[in-house]
Amino acid sequence: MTDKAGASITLNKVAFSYGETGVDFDLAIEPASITTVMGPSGAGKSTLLNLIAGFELPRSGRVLIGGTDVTATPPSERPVSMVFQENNLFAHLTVEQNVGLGRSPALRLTDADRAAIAEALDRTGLGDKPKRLPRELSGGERQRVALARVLVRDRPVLLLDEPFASLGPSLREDMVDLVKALQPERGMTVVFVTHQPEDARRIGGNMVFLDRGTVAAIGETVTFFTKDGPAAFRDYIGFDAGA
Ligand SMILES: Nc1ncnc2c1ncn2[C@@H]1O[C@H](COP(=O)(O)OP(=O)(O)OP(=O)(O)O)[C@@H](O)[C@H]1O
Repeated sequence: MTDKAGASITLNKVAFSYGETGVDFDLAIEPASITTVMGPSGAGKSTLLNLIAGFELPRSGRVLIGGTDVTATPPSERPVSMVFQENNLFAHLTVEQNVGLGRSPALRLTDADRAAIAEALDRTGLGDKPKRLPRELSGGERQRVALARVLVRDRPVLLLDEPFASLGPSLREDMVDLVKALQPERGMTVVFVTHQPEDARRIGGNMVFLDRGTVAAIGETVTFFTKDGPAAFRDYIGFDAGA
């Protein structure tokens, strides 16, 4: 079972660079919360998630999850799942097999695994499509399969890197609502990268605004969308306080 208390995420003076492009993150994310990450293209949003997941390693500084130093821990051993814009489903496997990979990479599934898979499919609205192949699904349904797969992994931290960017507005709203509902049920700590201000408003929680590889502003999302919100963020989204 997931620990409903959730896991905090701390980046303690983390420095990282791709050649000349550097990022510097000093950031604390509360356990069992939702944090949206926004910022201009190239600001370092994906890099931030990759540092938390362990796909990139800091040049200096420390990454802590749930108070444990994971700076040197390989990605597979971190208490983290990640969903990308490309959902990485296997074309030749059915919906339930793709979800089952979250439990067992060789698909050697116990009765408990099968029960968890069925529950995750129900919860994501795919309960009537377990035998479909990815090509027989809509884009929104494919992203639901990716979400169901992270649910059966039952990791305390869920990183979402623009997972709904290719969906139309109403499907995106449905998916944002689903993540918002799942977060308290599972007690997950969700970090959600998006370019869409409407997604951020809808999901609520906290906001981290990145600019040129550093945290330019942090706070409650609802405040960001008022006249008291950070000026850099308001400029970025073209917010008119008088409107
Ligand atoms: N593999 C890489 N090799 C070299 N530079 C990279 C690599 N990945 C990212 N960068 C650079 O690092 C910086 C941060 O990139 P990152 O992908 O984190 O930005 P982002 O905010 O997610 O952007 P976008 O909104 O366009 O996805 C950018 O300047 C980018 O060009």
